Amino acid sequence: METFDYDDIQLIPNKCVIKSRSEAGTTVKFGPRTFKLPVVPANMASVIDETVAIWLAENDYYYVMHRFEPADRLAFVQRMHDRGLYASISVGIKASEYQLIDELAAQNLVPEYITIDVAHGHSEYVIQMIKYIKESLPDSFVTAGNVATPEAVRDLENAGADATKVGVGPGKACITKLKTGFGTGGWQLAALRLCSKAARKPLIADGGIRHHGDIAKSVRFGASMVMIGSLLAGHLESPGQLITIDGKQYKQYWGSASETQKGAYRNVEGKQMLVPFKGSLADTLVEMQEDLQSSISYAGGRDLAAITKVDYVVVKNSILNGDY
Ligand SMILES: NC(=O)C1=CN([C@@H]2O[C@H](COP(=O)(O)OP(=O)(O)OC[C@H]3O[C@@H](n4cnc5c(N)ncnc54)[C@H](OP(=O)(O)O)[C@@H]3O)[C@@H](O)[C@H]2O)C=CC1
Ligand SMILES: Nc1nc2c(ncn2[C@@H]2O[C@H](COP(=O)(O)O)[C@@H](O)[C@H]2O)c(=O)[nH]1
Repeated sequence: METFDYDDIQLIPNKCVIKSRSEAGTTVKFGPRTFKLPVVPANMASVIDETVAIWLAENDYYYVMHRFEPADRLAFVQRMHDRGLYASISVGIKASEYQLIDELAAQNLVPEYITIDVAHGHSEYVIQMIKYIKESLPDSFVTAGNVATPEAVRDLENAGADATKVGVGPGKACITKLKTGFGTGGWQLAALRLCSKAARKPLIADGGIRHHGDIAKSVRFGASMVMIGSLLAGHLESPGQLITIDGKQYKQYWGSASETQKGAYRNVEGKQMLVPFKGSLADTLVEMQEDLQSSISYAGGRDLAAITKVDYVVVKNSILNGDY
């Protein structure tokens, strides 16, 4: 099996057909809606809160609210709908989560998007949850994850998932590889490529994005959407605390399976860290869009589809791998 990660790949340019990068279209249809960018902030409590979710929904970006204020999710859906915005929530697979699905269905509160968010998504219990949601809330678009293999993608799609999220352990705050020996850390892009061979429905590439160019690389290797945590956690609007050390500003970023999030040291597979402070989220998303427009122009096209066709080379160690 050929393994590589984001830093090992360079996409090969084609003849440019547009006069200006501003002509390149970065929109993507994902489920029932079309979004400005194939980028979604991670559904982590250190990346998104309700204020960020509202701003993203109002500005035609995809968002997925985290599941770590479980009792508030039904009211969250209601508040988003009252504002005329789409609702996109996360669920787990424990018994209480079935109760939430029942309550949403009973009140005819149908979130446009539901993401089943479990570390090891290739699981009979995730399959049961997919089936339950599709029966109870058939109009919700269901993403299931996280997975690492084509078999998992097939199983979750066959159970009824509308999209699958790929990435076990490549995240910046992740210690799954160190704690368990498993995952796609260090070969996330190759894992995405393998999964895309099996997928018949959209894939979300989740974790390991360190540069804006990694978004284009994800699209090249089969992602319809790219989930980003650490790179989007350092903003003014990000929930983490702002911290100044030696005159430099940082924001706190913590994993969803960290002791910080869990409030206990049990099944910990994540850590807390600092990420550089970056100013406003809106500015970063505009820069991501401009960079992606440039990627489309290098691909020789006018929209994201052009990127999916480009040739590439594997250049190991072209820049330093890992966290730097
Ligand atoms: N993308 C990634 O690589 C990873 C992401 N995370 C994130 O951390 C958060 C917490 O994740 P998670 O621990 O799944 O959440 P939960 O604590 O909600 O666990 C999900 C359920 O699956 C059971 N389970 C059985 N085996 C596993 C396994 N190997 N890994 C996880 N659960 C298992 C758990 O039981 P029990 O707890 O009794 O085992 C629990 O009932 C999520 O938001 C997840 O996305 C965490 C690790 C990796
Ligand atoms: N192994 C763990 N993975 C985690 C944890 N919390 C979140 N995540 C995953 O990371 C990505 C974000 O990755 P990044 O490289 O962009 O920072 C996120 O979407 C989850 O899938 C965790 O505690 N442990």
